[in-house]
Amino acid sequence: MAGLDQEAALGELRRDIDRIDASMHQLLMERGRIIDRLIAVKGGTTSTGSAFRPEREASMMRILAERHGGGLPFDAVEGIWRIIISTFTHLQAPFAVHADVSGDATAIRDSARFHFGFLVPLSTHHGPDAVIDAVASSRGDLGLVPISGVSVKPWWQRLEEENAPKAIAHLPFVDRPNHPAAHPVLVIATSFSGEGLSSVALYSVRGLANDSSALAELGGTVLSRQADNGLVALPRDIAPSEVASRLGAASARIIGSHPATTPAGS
Ligand SMILES: C=C(O[C@@H]1C=C(C(=O)O)C=C[C@H]1O)C(=O)O
Repeated sequence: MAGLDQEAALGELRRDIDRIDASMHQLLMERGRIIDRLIAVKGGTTSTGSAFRPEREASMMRILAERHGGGLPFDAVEGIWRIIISTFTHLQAPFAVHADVSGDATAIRDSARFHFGFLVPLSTHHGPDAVIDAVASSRGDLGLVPISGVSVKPWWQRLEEENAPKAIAHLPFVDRPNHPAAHPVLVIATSFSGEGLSSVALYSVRGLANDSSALAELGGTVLSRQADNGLVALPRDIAPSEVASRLGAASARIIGSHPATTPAGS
């Protein structure tokens, strides 16, 4: 394209971009004006903890993934929405994120920043115990503990106690190959009010058999294991009182739950 024509075409495209940017900014500010009303409606629940609602967020991320098309990478779209949603959650009730960096520190930092952005303060800790302590002594903070297939310590047993923090979400919310923050992470929180058990129930199992056929029959998976102690995911509709006997295990206690991480329809 010749010089002047190119200048004109570029000018037009840039005006388009400026117009779109202005509307996106207006819409974000309009979204921001909803916060005060959200705080008023949630009332008591935000005063006891964070405004983070994993089921709602997981469903928003699924809808986003299903609606998405075209050449814009979904990784970028998801990242933008994670910042929007985390910012709104933080504006409703300030909270911090505590991450266990004793394993792959870079990966867990990437996960924390991808899912919660830079507005939410991030503290790093050495090991799951320190993260659980930080969450337990906070008001609505979230803990991030990476899930590794084999664990040196059965750290999840700390969550068995009635008043201990519980696992409430799994990151990434919607799994897919090559996710930019693919490191599997459990989100731990205290005083989580409200939505009941999410679709994947998490159990601390003691005396877990090596043979995994009983677990497979129930549609469960071992997220992490240390000797015969397991952190086990099972569908929510299995009666918790039956889990230990159906697995032939010594005990099975609920230590939280998380929304399904598969896209709808899959
Ligand atoms: C707005 C809410 O609070 C938080 C912020 C959300 C958002 O900004 O979209 C979504 C879920 C919550 O974690 C809500 O509960 O709907």
